Parts: sequence; C-alpha cells; structure tokens
Amino acid sequence: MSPGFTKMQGLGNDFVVLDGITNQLDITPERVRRIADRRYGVGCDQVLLAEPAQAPEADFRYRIWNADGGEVEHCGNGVRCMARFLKDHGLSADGRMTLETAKGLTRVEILADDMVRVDMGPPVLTPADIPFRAAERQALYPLEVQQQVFEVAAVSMGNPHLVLRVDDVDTAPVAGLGPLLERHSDFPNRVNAGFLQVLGRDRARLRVYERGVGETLACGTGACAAVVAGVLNGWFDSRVTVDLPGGRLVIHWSGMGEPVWMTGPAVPVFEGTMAAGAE
Ligand SMILES: N[C@@H](CCC[C@H](N)C(=O)O)C(=O)O
Repeated sequence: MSPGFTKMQGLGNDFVVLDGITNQLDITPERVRRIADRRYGVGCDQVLLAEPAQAPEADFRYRIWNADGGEVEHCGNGVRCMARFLKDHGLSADGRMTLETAKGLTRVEILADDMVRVDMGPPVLTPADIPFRAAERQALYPLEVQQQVFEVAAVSMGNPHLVLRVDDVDTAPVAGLGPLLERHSDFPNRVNAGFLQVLGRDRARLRVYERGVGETLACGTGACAAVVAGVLNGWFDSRVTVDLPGGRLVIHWSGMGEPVWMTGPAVPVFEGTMAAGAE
C-alpha cells in the first residue's frame, strides 16, 4: 500500500510531509527525487518525514530532504509546517512542542490564523562550524567568484548560509550567481545563498537560492541568517520584517548567544496517496 502524504506550504516554500510515526517508511535520495519532481511526482522543494523522538527532551523527530535528494540539518518553513502537521493529524495533543532534527532541538508554538512561532536557537558564526573556510570570524568576508570579489556574511542556523547585500532584489543576479555561490569551494558542504535588500532598520527584502533546490519562494533559515548578518553589520535593529517572494516573516534576534525567533505561516494544501511506482 502506498503511503498517504500531506502537501503543505510556508510562504510558497512547499513540502511533501510523510508520517513515519504510524508508518514504516524507507526514504532514499532516489525516492525523494521522484516525489519532489514537479512533472513526474507530487512536486515540492523539500520532503519532510515525521519520526518518533530519540532525544528525551524532544516530542518528535523530523528529517528533511532537499529536492535533489540530499538530507539536510534544518528548515525554517519546514519546522512550522511539521508542527502543524503533527497537531492537525492528532499526533501532538498540544500546540507547543519540541522537535528534534539533525541540527538539534527546536521549540515551536502554534498560534492562531495558521501562524507558528519558532525558537530557531542561536546562530553559529565560527567559520569551521558553518562550515566555511576562513582563518577567523568576520562580519563580512571577501568571496571571489569568477574574478569578482563579493562581500558576504556567513552564518549557520544549523544549515549553512551566506548573505550578500544587494541594492535591489528584483535585479539581483540570483539565477546566474546563485549556483556559483551554492557550490563555492570555500563552503565544503555547499551553501544557501541569500540576496538581501535593506529597506530600513526593521524592513528587508530577501531572495534565496537554496542549496539542493534552486531559488524558492521563501527560506525561513535564510531569513534568520539574513537578519543575524544585518544585526552584526549594524544594518538592522533586533526585530525585522522580511519580505520574500512568497510572503512575510517576522524575525527577532537580540544579539550574541540569544536565540533567533521566527514567526510565519504554515498551511496545509491537500492530502493525497501516491500511486504505486510514483512513491
Ligand atoms: N527552505 C528551508 C531550508 C531547506 C534546507 C536548505 N535548502 C539547505 O540545504 O540547507 C527553510 O525554510 O529554511
């Protein structure tokens, strides 16, 4: 019997969510690529799998695969959708839960009107832990791409991000530069590349070329990384409204050692069952 799935989206960053708590599911990179395919499969940016918790402090564990089949550590829009999935499917009785990923623990609270608030934990800025090849921590690093040098911030939210400030996201070379940044040799695990336009001390626009996917309509960890980079560089105060192509996130970070808070929507789209051979 093919497994049921739930299609969900957070600001147009879309997910196929699978229940590995009540079903025994064997997810392989090839299977993820089939499911994520927008013509031959269901279509999504990431596949999310709910599992029983392993850590004693966690209520559930969940795993994340990019559309290219690579398993990753964290997903900001995904964690909101996963919390909503667990609650809507009666797997969690409570709207507050602690979810475990490869990155560690994330605390989530479901609010009214499809909104979810997440404690994304503190950012990681030590180059070796991002991982990023640099001798020491800096607010901006010179990064050479095809004989051109860009000033970028490097931040891990559990997954690696670079942030490049641009004058206008509408004309930023996301499609051309994104793939070169994603696979830059100074980021040994590849990187998500954020193009940030600062509108004011509490307003920004952002486009993200995601590792393993390409440009998405929104990236939650990317928005957190962009605000961290902007606070460290003196561009932002602590609370920033970030407009992405798919909609708006509110991010709050009060500085070193503090967690990054993210608030945004998580929306179910449809329930389905994959035909044999498609899953
Ligand atoms: N869309 C996500 C991030 C998903 C993982 C990312 N592509 C990676 O490879 O790290 C988000 O909302 O954070």
